[in-house]
Amino acid sequence: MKSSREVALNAIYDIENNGLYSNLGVNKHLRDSNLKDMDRGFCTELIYGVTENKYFLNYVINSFSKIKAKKLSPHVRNILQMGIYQILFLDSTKDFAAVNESVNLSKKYCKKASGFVNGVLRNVVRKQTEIKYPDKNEDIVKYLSIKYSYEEWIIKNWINKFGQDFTEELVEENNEKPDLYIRTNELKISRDDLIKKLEEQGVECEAVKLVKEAIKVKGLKNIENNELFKRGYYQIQDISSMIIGHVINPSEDDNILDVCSAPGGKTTHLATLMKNTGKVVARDIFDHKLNLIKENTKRLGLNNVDIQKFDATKYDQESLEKFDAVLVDAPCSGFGIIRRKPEIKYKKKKDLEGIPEIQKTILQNSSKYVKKGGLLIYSTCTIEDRENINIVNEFLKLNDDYKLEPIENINVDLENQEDGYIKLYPNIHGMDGFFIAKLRRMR
Ligand SMILES: C[S@@+](CC[C@H](N)C(=O)[O-])C[C@H]1O[C@@H](n2cnc3c(N)ncnc32)[C@H](O)[C@@H]1O
Repeated sequence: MKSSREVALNAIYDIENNGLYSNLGVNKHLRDSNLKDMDRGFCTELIYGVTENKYFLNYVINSFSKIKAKKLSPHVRNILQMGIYQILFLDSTKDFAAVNESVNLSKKYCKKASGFVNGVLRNVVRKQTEIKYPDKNEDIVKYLSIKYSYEEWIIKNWINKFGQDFTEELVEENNEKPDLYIRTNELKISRDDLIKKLEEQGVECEAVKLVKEAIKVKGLKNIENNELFKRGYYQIQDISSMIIGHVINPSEDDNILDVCSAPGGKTTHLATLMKNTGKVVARDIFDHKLNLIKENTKRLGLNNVDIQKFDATKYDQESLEKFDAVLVDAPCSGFGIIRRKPEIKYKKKKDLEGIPEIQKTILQNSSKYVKKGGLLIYSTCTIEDRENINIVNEFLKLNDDYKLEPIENINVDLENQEDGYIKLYPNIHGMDGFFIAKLRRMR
């Protein structure tokens, strides 16, 4: 059986070298392991901790090794990153255990380098108090990009847009562990009763004021095997995403289209708010993701969801003016959910350049499917204007039959919601960074 450190190493390797998202890496590698709850916790901490602090850990490797982190073979680099993370960040791990276990892993995965791993890590243990960040006053971009592990272009961009203080708060918050929220499935159980049942399992619960079905939970482990989850009493979802369901505020018997819907978080919320009446057509382009919508819908006991494979960048004549509301929860850069997917910090600028064009095309096509008088909602989990308000403003220039409508039934971004959109930031609102715009088709 693999140890928690070995499972973590395999996951980190997969995330770094095969482009797997960290949350999927954690799920996949934990599912295939036989680790106990406590070891699963340690393993998860290692995977997220190393992914979140990758550039800083490489900076430390570069300070102690003649061979730069970039030039090391992936296994050697990942074992060193894990070892350094334990030495510098984890009070619960003794330094000698971090070194010995790393050497043992290198004997299995990169035998020739085990002496090198031993040497570097012993040096880090001995000289850990001497490690210094780049000088903050001399180069703030470099300082923040090393301390919080970011591509420099992202920090530069945020300082330009938000200023230095806001950027520092944002990157600090993005390295925090996010709170976990669940959405009560009110078709099966009330929020109060669910809280009682979860508390009987030892889970700490807090009813969230802002969203009537939301519960903040602590100590909910191994969720997929939790009996209450399997019975469909709740869905994991951040508050920002739940807000979208309430911005749309659907009526029973509505006909709604969700053009980018997998894994079905917002689709299932809308279908629940409609009390299993009407219809939510849930589309996406990836088969494996469509299967997730199917699983969630079945578990939650919803029979008003119609799942369809369709590419939203293509125009669908059959959907013309057919829907009371259309949700475009567009693919985006994801800069609002760095706390959950820390690998987003390492995205290259050029890899994101084409995204606004796709968003524009999807929004333009989707606008044609809204009935006269109906709603078009545009949302992303990013904090970049070029993917958010700029897309909406350009859309409005081309489509004078639409206008932004004040968002009234939820109070979360008082600065903007009167004007028809909501901007959420982790460091201000304590939830995922999100953008939501509410557009009404006038004619
Ligand atoms: C932000 S996620 C959607 C999250 C989802 N609304 C939820 O609440 O669970 C964006 C989704 O868009 C899908 N997607 C990307 N390009 C697409 C396209 N051209 N057509 C349809 N879906 C697309 C992705 O597969 C992804 O599932």
